[in-house]
Amino acid sequence: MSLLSRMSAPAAGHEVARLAAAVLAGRPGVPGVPGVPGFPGAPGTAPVPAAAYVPPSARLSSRSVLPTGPTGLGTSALRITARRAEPDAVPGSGPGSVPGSVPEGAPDSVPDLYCPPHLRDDPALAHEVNDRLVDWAAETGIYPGRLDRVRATDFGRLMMLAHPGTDDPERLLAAARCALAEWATDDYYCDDETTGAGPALLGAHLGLAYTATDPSHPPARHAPEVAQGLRADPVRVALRSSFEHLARYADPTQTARLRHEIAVLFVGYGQEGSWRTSGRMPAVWEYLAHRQINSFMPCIALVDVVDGYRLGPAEYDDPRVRRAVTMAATASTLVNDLYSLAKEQDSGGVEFSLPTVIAAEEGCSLGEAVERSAAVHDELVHTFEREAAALAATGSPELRRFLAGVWAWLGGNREWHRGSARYAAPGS
Ligand SMILES: CC(C)=CCC/C(C)=C(\C)COP(=O)(O)OP(=O)(O)O
Repeated sequence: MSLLSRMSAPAAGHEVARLAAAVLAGRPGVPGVPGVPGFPGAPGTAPVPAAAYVPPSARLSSRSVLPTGPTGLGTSALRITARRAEPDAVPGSGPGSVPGSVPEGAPDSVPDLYCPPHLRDDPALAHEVNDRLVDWAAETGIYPGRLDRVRATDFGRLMMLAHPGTDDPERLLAAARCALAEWATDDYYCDDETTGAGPALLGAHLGLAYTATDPSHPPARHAPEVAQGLRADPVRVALRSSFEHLARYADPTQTARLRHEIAVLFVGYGQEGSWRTSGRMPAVWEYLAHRQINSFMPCIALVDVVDGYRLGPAEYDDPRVRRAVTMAATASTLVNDLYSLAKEQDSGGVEFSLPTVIAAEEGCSLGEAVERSAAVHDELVHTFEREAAALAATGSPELRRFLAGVWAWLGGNREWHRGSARYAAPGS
């Protein structure tokens, strides 16, 4: 789809968030969670039931208000609209709410999800990052005339929530630029026909976009054309610029890792384009494979870069680590599917999401498919949690830190989706 507080810092009684924050802040000696926030089940630690660290306050309380009813152009008025969550479960809905915290009318048609809590909420930091990001978007030329929508979407807040390990706005901004450029690639080439999106040109666009991350090295006489081609398209400019800025913090192996994740993301964009062109609804297993590659993995890949350390390639690419982290990435993207469902139903076009694919394959209502999608999400998060705990127990300190960062990223991502204007219920 085209892009067009009450402070929710972890509640004082929120024991695990406190522990995790302590570990992320580098304070040793956290009982029972040696260097691994949120993995109380790690070998050598006392088993703690999951519910102990996904407390009721971290769970949405809106179960059972589901987007049901007819879908398609002109039918949105017939559907049950999203219900606001209980005030005590909705940070930002009370007096003193800040921009970017969960607004009145936020989409609460999403069932309870098994997800860690977000570990901090610093609206001033989010605002700072968001302002700088919008300035950068203006410089690159992406989203002309729509920067107000970019601002309202508040990727600065996403970065602040998802990367609680640093409060350096420039580091958060480095990741934010990458995310916005990746999102713009989707909007411009896949979703928004007004910016030239269309299946016929998708491959051509993505091929050139890739060269913005991995420069083309032509024979000398074509070099000026290549340089001109990079400047000719705002998405290419944004991707190129985001990599240039990131180089301040990422070493070549981390940059190569991101480039790989983006190439994979682009394969996912192409996959979705082919379903659209052919009018084919994918099978559930196929869609899940898709949501692993058309996912937030490029964002998650920057967890160590943002926090100022380096997970070596041998551990990053260890198949066991890859399995755990890609499961987390898929889960985080299913959060997107659930929160963007109302928006995508209103678009009138063909939109793929796990609920729509499950409803088609399993012949159930969309409401039931939402519940089943939430169960899929939860299984992935449980599996990540279990496997990450085992990996953390035997891996390097950097791996422990990285897995903890991924866990924190999941919590920040969910919180951002709850509050972003991009997914707010129509009219809110
Ligand atoms: C930041 C990043 C890696 C984005 C690329 C993938 C992407 C756009 C998503 C995972 C979001 O999915 P979707 O296209 O459904 O986005 P919206 O729901 O329109 O926000």
